[in-house]
Amino acid sequence: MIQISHLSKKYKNNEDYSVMDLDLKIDEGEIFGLLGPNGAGKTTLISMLSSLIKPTSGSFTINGLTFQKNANQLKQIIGIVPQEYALYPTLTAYENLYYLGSMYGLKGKQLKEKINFHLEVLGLGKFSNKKLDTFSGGMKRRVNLIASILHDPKVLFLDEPTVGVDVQSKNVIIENLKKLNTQGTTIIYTSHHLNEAEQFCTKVAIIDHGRIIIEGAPNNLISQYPESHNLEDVFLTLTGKALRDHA
Ligand SMILES: Nc1ncnc2c1ncn2[C@@H]1O[C@H](COP(=O)(O)OP(=O)(O)OP(=O)(O)O)[C@@H](O)[C@H]1O
Repeated sequence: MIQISHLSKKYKNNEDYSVMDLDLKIDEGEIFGLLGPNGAGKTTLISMLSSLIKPTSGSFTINGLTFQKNANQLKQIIGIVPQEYALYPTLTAYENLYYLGSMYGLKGKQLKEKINFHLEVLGLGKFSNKKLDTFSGGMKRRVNLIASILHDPKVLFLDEPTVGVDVQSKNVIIENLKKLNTQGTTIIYTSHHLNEAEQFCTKVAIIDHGRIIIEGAPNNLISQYPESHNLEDVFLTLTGKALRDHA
């Protein structure tokens, strides 16, 4: 489904490559986790795949399509949940979703029903007519998620969808992503929650310094390192315990 070949990104104001000559294949139906320390290149990679930024070199296809040749087709089959909220604080949840859904050509009764369905499923039904600036972080994350799935994408890219939310919101988000996956959506997400990734992902790739250092099913990775009991142990073994602070 996704085939990445020699993909690199170097930002103009940065001396180093943020993603470096990266090759990766993600099959249809996977829940694929991109994991790595701060600054590893996860957001840069997922931002290139969802066409928010342009690669410096290399290429990738999604369902055999490229953004250079098939941008409109690709936009219809992918959904993007960025780290930042793409929502209007002074509009209600419903108004936000109606506006964002209409950008995908959805309208009328079909759009209204989809919005109400997803708001209900994600526990926001009774807040439909409340303005976004009254919402908690967890509620905004759920609206952000709905905005990205109204057009039933085949592939969903999520950049840290559960960061900064309480356990209840996290649980609702993960359960809904699992449901979308069983209905046929391939999911690619970045996370720092290794426990969550171990439970949730069918495959993960651990990235550091812009390169993939290991990939595979969480249980396979854990069994490759006899001293590791979980994905966090594998992660620390491979990426080390040094802090990754930059100023
Ligand atoms: N717009 C930018 N301009 C210059 N350098 C950038 C830019 N965005 C990211 N970088 C650099 O690219 C590298 C990778 O950053 P990226 O945000 O992709 O990492 P990440 O793995 O998502 O980190 P985090 O877990 O902290 O979100 C870092 O060194 C970062 O400083």
